[in-house]
Amino acid sequence: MGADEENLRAIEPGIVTDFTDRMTYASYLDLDTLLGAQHPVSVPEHHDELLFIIAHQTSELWLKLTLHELEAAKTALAQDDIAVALKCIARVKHIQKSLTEQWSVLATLTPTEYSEFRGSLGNASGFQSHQYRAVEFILGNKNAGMLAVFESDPAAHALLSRLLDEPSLYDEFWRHLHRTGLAVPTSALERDVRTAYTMNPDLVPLIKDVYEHPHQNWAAYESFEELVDLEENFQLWRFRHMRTVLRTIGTKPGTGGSSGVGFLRRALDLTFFPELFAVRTEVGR
Ligand code: HEM
Ligand SMILES: N[C@@H](CC(=O)c1ccccc1NC=O)C(=O)O
Repeated sequence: MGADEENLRAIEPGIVTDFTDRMTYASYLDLDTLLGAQHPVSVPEHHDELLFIIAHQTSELWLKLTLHELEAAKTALAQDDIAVALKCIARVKHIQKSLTEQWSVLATLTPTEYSEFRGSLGNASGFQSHQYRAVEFILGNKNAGMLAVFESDPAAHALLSRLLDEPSLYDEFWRHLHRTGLAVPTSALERDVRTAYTMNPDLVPLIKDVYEHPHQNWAAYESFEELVDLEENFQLWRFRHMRTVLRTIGTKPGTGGSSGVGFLRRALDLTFFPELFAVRTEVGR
């Protein structure tokens, strides 16, 4: 036994040190791949580019889990398993909070620092994040035109094309409520799921009834509030993105070709579940 090993054993005699034929932390997590995946492009390498890369890579990892959970929630709803769907949504809400909080790390990047390596990014932009677009699609903000950005990435294109064709989480939700006996109007059950979801006024009286008599359909009441939380959290992420962009590049156009902050500000007018907000005006009237 070497001196290092003896010292370690003195602290905790059971600590494993021989990893021949044993799974390790690094092998299980494929850390070589993960920690070898940061490739700054600035020349000479800019100190702050690592922050920029890691802020994006961690976001993409959390987006991967978000997609995994939202797809599972959708499947659960299709099987009328509301408990499982709500469990998945609860996890997504925590991921969203973590993603929103994470903006403060990137906000330490000053406009001066970013301008020193921004040019090296070319036309790369978060606009090209297929996982972000997939989350938008699952939540109902469909836009077939977005697929054009992914022509050169067959896997991303296939994922988005499948999600475009499938009902959104909200579509599945109405179908589930219909099967549980709620008088969901046909217009909500037979809409063209490939198009962006838009306000369906026929749904508001039904939702109003649930809000005014929550104990008659507690599952629907709770689910509506969970969806409102999901949208709220999404908007908070969008807002902090827009404000971080404003403090970093002001009103310069984006590398992806958009107007920049103006484009991101307009995204704040989007709503995934319009009727769940419209009902607030009607409740108590
Ligand atoms: C200093 C940091 C950042 C700046 C200056 C910035 C800037 C921008 C700008 C200007 C756009 C508009 C599209 C364009 O023309 O490029 C955009 C879009 C986008 N960015 Fe960022 N961004 C930053 C960080 C991030 C991070 C950390 C993420 C996380 C994944 C992200 C994800 C996105 C997404 C998903 C879009 C598309 C939004 C949509 O289509 O509604 N961005 N960003
Ligand atoms: N659109 C950003 C560039 C940017 O933020 C970015 C560049 C490469 C990879 C991800 C990015 N993040 C979000 O848009 C800009 O205009 O500065």
